[in-house]
Amino acid sequence: MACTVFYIVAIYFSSTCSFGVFFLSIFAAFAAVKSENVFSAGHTSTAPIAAAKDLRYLLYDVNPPEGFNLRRDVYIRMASLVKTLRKEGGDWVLVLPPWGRLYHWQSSDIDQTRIPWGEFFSITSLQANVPVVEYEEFIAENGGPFIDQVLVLQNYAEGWTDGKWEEKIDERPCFDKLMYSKDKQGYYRGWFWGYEETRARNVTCVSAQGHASIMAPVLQRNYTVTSVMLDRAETLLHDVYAGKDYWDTRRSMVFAKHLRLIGDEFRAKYLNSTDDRDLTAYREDWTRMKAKPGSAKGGPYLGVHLRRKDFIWGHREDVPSLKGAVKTILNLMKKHMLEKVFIATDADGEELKELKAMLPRMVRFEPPREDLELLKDGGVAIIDQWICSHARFFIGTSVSTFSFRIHEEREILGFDPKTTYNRFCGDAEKECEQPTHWKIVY
Ligand SMILES: C[C@@H]1O[C@H](OP(=O)(O)OP(=O)(O)OC[C@H]2O[C@@H](n3cnc4c(=O)[nH]c(N)nc43)[C@H](O)[C@@H]2O)[C@@H](O)[C@H](O)[C@@H]1O
Repeated sequence: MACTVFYIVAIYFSSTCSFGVFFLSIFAAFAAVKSENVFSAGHTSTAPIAAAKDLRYLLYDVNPPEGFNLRRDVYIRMASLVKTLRKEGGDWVLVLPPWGRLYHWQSSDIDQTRIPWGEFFSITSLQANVPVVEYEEFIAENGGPFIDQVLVLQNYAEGWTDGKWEEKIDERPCFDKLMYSKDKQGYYRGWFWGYEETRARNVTCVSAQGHASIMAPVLQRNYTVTSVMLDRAETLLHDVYAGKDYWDTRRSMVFAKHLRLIGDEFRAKYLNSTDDRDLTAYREDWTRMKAKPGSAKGGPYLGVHLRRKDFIWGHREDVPSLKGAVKTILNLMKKHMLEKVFIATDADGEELKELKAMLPRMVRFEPPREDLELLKDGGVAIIDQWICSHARFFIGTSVSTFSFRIHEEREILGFDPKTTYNRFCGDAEKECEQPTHWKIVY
């Protein structure tokens, strides 16, 4: 059948040929927006920065097994550190670590390394919060793929002293196996996001216990070179979790326009959801986006994030069985008089089959191969999040940062917290505490 060649599969409507026309138009929009985005990102972001004197670059990386949304959280901490460094008079720029080799991005045969941030986020929006450059811009500006100093962050081998937590930082011998090795020229080689030509001039281990800005004096006084990379940056805590600065950075993490467009078209076609009807208008300029709490109505569907894989392998108490999840979904649909349910999940093939059998009405965003190559697993995850963020009612998975980022997106859009901060309970969970409402601060 001719329509089988078309792109995204909505389970709910999978046999209708007219969808092909829709997907082709999406594809055209995707291509147009994307090329514009990449061009403007490269040109607007560098010019004023490259001209500055004594420019210093902060690079960072995160523990390899960590997922996409945890990494988004670490970005917020690093942006906060750069703001502190700049307040203290340093001309610092944050270098965006290319995406890739993430454990959860399991679509095989697709090259998912060296992905610039511009593929997933609006660089112009990030720039309006703190100066950032893509890694390849850094290489160009820096005159080559050399990082002057890598600081590998680690905890304190001895843990807390006298059971007391205090902020501290010291150069210490590395107590984990170092992921860097010296080459014949005396440079250090490491993963460096898949850029084999990148080398570090020096690598030092630092024990750090504290908030991100604990690094500021160290970077201003002890390591005065041009480029410093913090590896294992997740070791540092947020300066102020969910304060104004946190929210400014979080609001600036606007998804790339082509991904939002695909999500919007999908909502319109398969979920009867548009911004006008659902009161979810979005402003391109995040600094002017201040939706009144409770003003968003959301599309007429239930949004679900059902985290599986490594969340069930550990037999966690707070994660439901598929049967338990479906029971909750059906109850919520009835309660909120919603006929449609959109499901975002990382469930494997077997579980998906089971889920579809129990919930034949469910709608999913499942791009075929040729789209996946363009969007990549990260793009699909963002579109899943975007669609969940526009639902009339949302339920997520306990302690998943994937669900947390959806909470935040809904907070930005102006949803009533009662429709957002909900999670599945484990089948035998006794006290099923619901997620905390982190109120947006402007
Ligand atoms: C147990 C821990 O869980 C933490 O994950 P958690 O906070 O849920 O959230 P993330 O840090 O985003 O990692 C989970 C990854 O799994 C995929 N994934 C999960 N749910 C979905 C979904 O609904 N749709 C799509 N398209 N993809 C999904 C996606 O690649 C996502 O980045 C990890 O960061 C840690 O490394 C560790 O694995």
